Amino acid sequence: MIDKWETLASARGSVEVDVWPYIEALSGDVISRTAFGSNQEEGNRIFQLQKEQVDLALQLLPIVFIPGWRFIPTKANKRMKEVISELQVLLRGIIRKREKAMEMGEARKDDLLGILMESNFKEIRENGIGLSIEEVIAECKLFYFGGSGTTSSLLVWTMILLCRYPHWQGRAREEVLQVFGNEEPDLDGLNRLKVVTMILHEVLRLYPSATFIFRSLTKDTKLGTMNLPAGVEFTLPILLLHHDFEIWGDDAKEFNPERFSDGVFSATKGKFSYLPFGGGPRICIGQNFSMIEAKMAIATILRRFSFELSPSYAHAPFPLFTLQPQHGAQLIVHKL
Ligand code: HEM
Repeated sequence: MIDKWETLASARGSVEVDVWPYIEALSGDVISRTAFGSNQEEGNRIFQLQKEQVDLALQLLPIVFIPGWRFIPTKANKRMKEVISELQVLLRGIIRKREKAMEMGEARKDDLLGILMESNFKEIRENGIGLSIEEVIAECKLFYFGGSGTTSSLLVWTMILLCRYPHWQGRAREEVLQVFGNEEPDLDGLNRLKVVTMILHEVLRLYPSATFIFRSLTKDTKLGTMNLPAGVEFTLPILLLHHDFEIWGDDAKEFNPERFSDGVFSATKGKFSYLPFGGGPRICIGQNFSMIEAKMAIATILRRFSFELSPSYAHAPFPLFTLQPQHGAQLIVHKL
């Protein structure tokens, strides 16, 4: 991504780019390498298929509630079936190959699937129970779905907000240059980025990648003044909670990373009111991973480019599965 932007900007030193497709491809690539890195080619195909599955699901969403519609052989329904079946075949193939390799005593492959299969193998050997192949496949898919659109959403809104607030872009770059100098960003340095962390927290407050989460009650529950019976399903509107004046004060709708200068606990005054990664036992398992990924990407971009909004950018946050810029993110990037 960085090399491509540099090439595009090389003639004049700057160029207008819709950064959104690049950012989407970047986080897809990160997830596919992490999950199936040692099967690079198949991993890339899985990435393409799952992306197509999301696009098809979005096309089908408005009509999906018509009973029986999914059984009608429309073009989209047929393609959806083909995609799902190719995915199953591909994943099952990779898993079988790895199972055989493990039985032959080969060393574990260093990716998510390798870790998952090794721990499952151990569990079955020691306790006689473990995940079935279908469950391993489902875990792989969930990991991909959970991890790709969310981090790209965080990254794109961070770039857009740093354009709108150049003062914060400057502070973030200053910090990155101070921590890394001419060296490539490393894990230790990323963990020392305080301003960048404050900025990411504030971006996730104003533009949470997941705008709501669902819960269903397993027992009768009193919620404030409401008595809710078991079985009720409800939506927790993260977006509304993050914009609430009573919780965040008069500047609730403003971009002010300073509010996170003493951490999340202090910013929320210990209340359960900041939920970009959900909460409780089902809290996002990828939160640390995505924060590291976002810091690495932003630090790398800040070292090479400054950026501003292009006049053709139209601000339109759009909640699909994740909060996306509906008309893209057209920025002017300048080589530093
Ligand atoms: C900015 C990035 C991300 C955001 C904002 C985000 C947000 C969320 C939210 C709100 C949930 C629901 C939690 C709940 O119901 O309480 C969730 C669940 C989940 N996330 Fe993330 N996520 C991000 C990145 C990732 C990444 C990178 C991965 C994988 C590497 C991932 C994997 C998952 C999984 C597997 C679940 C389901 C957990 C469960 O049900 O037990 N997420 N995420």
